[in-house]
Amino acid sequence: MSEEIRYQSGFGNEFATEAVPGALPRGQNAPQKHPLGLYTEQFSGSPFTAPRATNRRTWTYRIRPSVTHRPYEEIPTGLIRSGPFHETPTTPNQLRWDPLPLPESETDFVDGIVTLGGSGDPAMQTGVAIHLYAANLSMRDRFFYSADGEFLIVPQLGALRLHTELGILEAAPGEICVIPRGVKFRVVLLEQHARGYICENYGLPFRLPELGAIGANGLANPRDFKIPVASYEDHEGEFHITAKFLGRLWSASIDHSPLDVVAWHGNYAPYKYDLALFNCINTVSFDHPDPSIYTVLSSPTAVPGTANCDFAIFPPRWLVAEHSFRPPWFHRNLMNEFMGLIFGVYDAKAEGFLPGGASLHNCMAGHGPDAETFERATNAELKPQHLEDTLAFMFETSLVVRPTQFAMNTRILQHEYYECWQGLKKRFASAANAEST
Ligand SMILES: O=C(O)Cc1cc(O)ccc1O
Ligand SMILES: [Fe+2]
Repeated sequence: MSEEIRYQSGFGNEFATEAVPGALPRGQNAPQKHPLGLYTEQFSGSPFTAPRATNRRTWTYRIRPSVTHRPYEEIPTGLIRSGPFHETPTTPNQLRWDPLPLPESETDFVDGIVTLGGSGDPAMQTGVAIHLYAANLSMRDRFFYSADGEFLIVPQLGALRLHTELGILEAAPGEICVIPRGVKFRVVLLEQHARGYICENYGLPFRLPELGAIGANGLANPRDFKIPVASYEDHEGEFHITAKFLGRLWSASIDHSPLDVVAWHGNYAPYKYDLALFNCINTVSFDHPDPSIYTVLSSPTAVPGTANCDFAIFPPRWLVAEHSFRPPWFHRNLMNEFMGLIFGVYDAKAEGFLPGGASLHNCMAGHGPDAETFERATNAELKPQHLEDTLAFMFETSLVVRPTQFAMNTRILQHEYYECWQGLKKRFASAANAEST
């Protein structure tokens, strides 16, 4: 990690930043003539009329306006898929995948994206796509943006440096970053390989969850979110922008870097967050609370309490519950649960759920601890235990995640996943049975 990256702080704040003194107009957004010859462009991430609390827009002051590119032409999408997801019937079975193999040929972040599944439709601005990425090449002359959704990037292997229109951020495994819908960026690998997960959120932008009875503090605290400072590229040459729009990829040539924003102010900007700063709240008496207690970010729908997508994490923590079964309980859920593992071992699965791997338990699919975990946890001595070296996460969505053809046909699909529960034998001994035996 390089030392020189500077950040502003505070989730959803109104930021003001200039890479050159005097580039940010004072007292107004759009002066008749910019003193340094920059173009003024508003960048809206919400309707103009959205309520103040959810209104998102940023004023940019840039070398050229975004419209100065050649026309877009369609290019192949590779293994990227988007809603509506109708490639293959959606199974009610529990699914699990091994980690994505690292690429052998030159593959940048965009070419390295494969879609495991998703829901909804970007044209309806609802649902999500769940992608994996595996890359070994930095993007130099190529820029990317998605008009379909914001990108929540969860690195699992290899730190990334994201050069965006609004500045530079770095994200290593254990951190996340969010690139809002429409923000152009290129990804530089800080290590030889990079691998991770992406939740492309077609719905309302991620925000911090309500805290209810928890109070004013806790879970992910707003000041721990880091937002880049303005940083621009004044580069001319042959560049390409890849746009993701309604599930297709389009490429336009451009004779300059589109990362040419010299100053900006507003509240629509990329951010990063170190998951180690999550203030984990849990039981100090008994029983395993619902996993919503681990929510970092939430993309709501119009229905209260029903998320388009919640991003939850299962970090290192103390387990102290008394007279309780401590791992996640057996469960069937209206919501749909996609999980990934950043490092270590997840406390519901003794084996088979690997760092870089993934699982999907869709609407009403039974899931829970595997037989080995159940056996161990039922007989464990209930002294305080520190769960160490573990970081799993969940994208929990209200719409069924339909796997892609790739997800169902790939060699990394674990066809034997169901076996991990087959050792859960009958233990019931009724009074009558007990007497007759
Ligand atoms: O492991 C899972 O599938 C996710 C999960 C976590 C938890 O703490 C409780 C229930 C649950 O389904
Ligand atoms: Fe669950």
